[in-house]
Amino acid sequence: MKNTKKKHYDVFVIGSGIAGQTAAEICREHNLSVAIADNREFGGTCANRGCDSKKILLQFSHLVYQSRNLRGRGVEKLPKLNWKKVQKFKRSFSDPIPPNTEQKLKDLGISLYHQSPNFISKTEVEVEGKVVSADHFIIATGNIPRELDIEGKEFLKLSEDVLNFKKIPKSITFIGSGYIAMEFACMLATLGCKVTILERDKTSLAKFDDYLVKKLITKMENLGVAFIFNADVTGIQKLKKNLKVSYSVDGKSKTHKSRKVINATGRVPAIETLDLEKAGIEADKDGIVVNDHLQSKSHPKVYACGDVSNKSPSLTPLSGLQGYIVGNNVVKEKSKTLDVPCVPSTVFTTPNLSSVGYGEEEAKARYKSVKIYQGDCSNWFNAKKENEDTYAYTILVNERTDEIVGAHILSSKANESINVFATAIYNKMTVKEFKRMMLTYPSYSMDFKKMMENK
Ligand SMILES: Cc1cc2nc3c(=O)[nH]c(=O)nc-3n(C[C@H](O)[C@H](O)[C@H](O)COP(=O)(O)OP(=O)(O)OC[C@H]3O[C@@H](n4cnc5c(N)ncnc54)[C@H](O)[C@@H]3O)c2cc1C
Ligand SMILES: NC(=O)c1ccc[n+]([C@@H]2O[C@H](COP(=O)([O-])OP(=O)(O)OC[C@H]3O[C@@H](n4cnc5c(N)ncnc54)[C@H](O)[C@@H]3O)[C@@H](O)[C@H]2O)c1
Repeated sequence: MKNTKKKHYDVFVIGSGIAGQTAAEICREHNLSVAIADNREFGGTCANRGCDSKKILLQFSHLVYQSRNLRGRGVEKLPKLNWKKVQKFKRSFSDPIPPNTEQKLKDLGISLYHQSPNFISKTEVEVEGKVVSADHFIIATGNIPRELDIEGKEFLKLSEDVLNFKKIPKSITFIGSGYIAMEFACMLATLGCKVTILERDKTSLAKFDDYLVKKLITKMENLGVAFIFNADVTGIQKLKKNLKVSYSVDGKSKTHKSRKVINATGRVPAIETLDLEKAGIEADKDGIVVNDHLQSKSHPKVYACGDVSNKSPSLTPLSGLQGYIVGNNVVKEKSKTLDVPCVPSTVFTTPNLSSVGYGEEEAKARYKSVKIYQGDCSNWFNAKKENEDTYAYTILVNERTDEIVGAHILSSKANESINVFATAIYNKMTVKEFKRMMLTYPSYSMDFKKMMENK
């Protein structure tokens, strides 16, 4: 490459998702000269090909699911989906994201690059045929799907492909059963697709509450999802109409046929093309190694935020917060520290599995005595009125102080109601204080008081 044109910025941001945009905007607000590069459409994963698009599609399968539950109880006909129109509706949200993001950044006076830069020294990258230097670099490149190194890997599709399906396939296999597989499995099974999940581990969603995950798996099996655990996937072969997945369980070789096979085995930091070693930026399997100021531990002029930093979990709200911290720390070094007491999270399955605070093992390791409120409430009013057969909870309390330290809910409204527990845990509320709060009736949040009753 001929390095004829040279450019210098105060700050060069790599990645235009929520983390990169947030950091770039803060730097620009403080009159720093800022450039941002992205090697794909501007706007990042969540808005273009993640959370938002997924949630739009899920509401349609949820509508079908709810109508089915209430069929014969007032619902006569099930809704008939026009998937082409559903996709068009989804695109009406996602299509404007890249141009609108670019326009917003340009209006702020931020320079845009449409390529992956690569470091050539501690202070320079090469991008679009130019050498660009900067006082600070912000790496905000997010995660990308983990590559599965198996025979026939070229036949694998990704979450992004599921979001863009032109029609619901007759059958599908997910390799992996984390967030992505479990959410899409519920959607597709509800819409008539035969879903099989091949999971390497002995269970799904390993980081979530075991009692609730078991109930969720049973529920999904009732929706028609087949789970195969301890599966070692070895290859994929293309047949006339189907794909044949080869795998083994306990040393026994097996095969399974379906129209599509999705690689949902996790996401890894998007750092491969950046040539980090040329700038002396240290990274591990979780991403760029940063301190609590989200500053690279090996290169203090480099910051990392969002999924690509090694501060998990990889979720949109945390990525936004990290972008905010990095933007402020570039403007004024060490002015902000990442201090996240609890990050709520929902797996948007049927029903939702939501979690905030400590899990049982973590709580037991941290506190001398942990009180566990756990139970099935599928016979309570909220579930019964929806003819929903799955509703359960695990709530963890530090027995010495009566403080709520973890809440895990499996219910159709858990994605919203978990925020009540997030507020309670953030504010270190005790069970007694929680019960003193007035909450709306009837509501899923109101049920939380009853869940924490001594039996
Ligand atoms: C299908 C799916 C569903 C999800 N659902 C949810 C959800 O419901 N709730 C939730 O909280 N989280 C969800 N997530 C996770 C969420 O999308 C991420 O945590 C969030 O987008 C991370 O933001 P970020 O800014 O760190 O990275 P990203 O949004 O991934 O942005 C990184 C940007 O960097 C660019 N980039 C990558 N490599 C390079 C390079 N070499 N050079 C230049 N640019 C580069 C990318 O193109 C991208 O635009 C979901 C993810 C997926 C895949
Ligand atoms: N609702 C949400 O907030 C949401 C939704 C989607 C994604 N996300 C984010 O994106 C990340 C990635 O999601 P994901 O579902 O791809 O990953 P994940 O890490 O949640 O799950 C991956 C699963 O694949 C399994 N696996 C790994 N290798 C395997 C193999 N070779 N064969 C079979 N199984 C294998 C793992 O044991 C695990 O169960 C999540 O961790 C989360 O941070 C969040």
